[in-house]
Amino acid sequence: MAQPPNLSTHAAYDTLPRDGLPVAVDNYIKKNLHSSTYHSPFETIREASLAAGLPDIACSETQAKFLMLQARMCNAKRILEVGTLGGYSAAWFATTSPETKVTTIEVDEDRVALARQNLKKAGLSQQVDVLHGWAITVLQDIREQVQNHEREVFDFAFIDANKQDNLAYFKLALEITRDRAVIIVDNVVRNGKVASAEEAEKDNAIKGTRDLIESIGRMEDVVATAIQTVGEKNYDGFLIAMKK
Ligand SMILES: C[S@@+](CC[C@H](N)C(=O)[O-])C[C@H]1O[C@@H](n2cnc3c(N)ncnc32)[C@H](O)[C@@H]1O
Repeated sequence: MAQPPNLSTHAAYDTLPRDGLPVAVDNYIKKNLHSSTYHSPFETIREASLAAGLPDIACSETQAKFLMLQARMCNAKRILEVGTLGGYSAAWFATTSPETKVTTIEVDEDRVALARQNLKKAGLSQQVDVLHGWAITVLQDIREQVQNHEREVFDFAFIDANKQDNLAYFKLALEITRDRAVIIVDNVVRNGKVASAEEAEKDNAIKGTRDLIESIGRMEDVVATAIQTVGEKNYDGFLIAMKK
């Protein structure tokens, strides 16, 4: 039987430098594949968010564009995001198509106000609805609206908030998305710590992520995998799931 990983032998992942080779590759990719968007409204949103004192925890540019491309591949017209911050990834999702509507949920009132302001300045407020509240409560309200036919189901969901509630968010997302919808969850690798039950005992975010992965593995109506990433945002990864 496979032995559990000894993370002390992988300590380098904890200190992967922000200016190392993966960052150089991200810069190369951005320079060549993102050139038209390099000084873009997205970067203005990132800069405004950092200037307002928000933590540097938005997706990287390559990750956000990758997520937008996933949404575009699904022809997503209605996108749900849990965890807005300053509206950076929401702005990218809005560029999935001109008809795409994004609903994004944020618990922090100041962040909601800043995200709305950022999205307005970027000319995207018609496409992005920033909802304020605890994501579980807001998602339950949305579920009621869907059940009462007051709101259409989503085609695509991106979960990127507090990791302890990942499983609750995922289950609610399943209830308010269409068949064959795609649900992506961010930060499921966390410097490799996700592979360690010991780390989960010390850190609720790891525990929440492991609960999510192990529960999805038992869900018969969902097909999923997770992919590890490196780059500006260090060593982490996305879970990608599809309703069968
Ligand atoms: C990683 S940031 C989101 C980054 C954003 N998706 C991006 O890439 O631009 C996570 C956000 O989730 C919010 N959040 C945390 N717990 C929450 C909760 N229970 N309900 C709603 N939002 C929450 C935090 O305030 C934070 O702004």
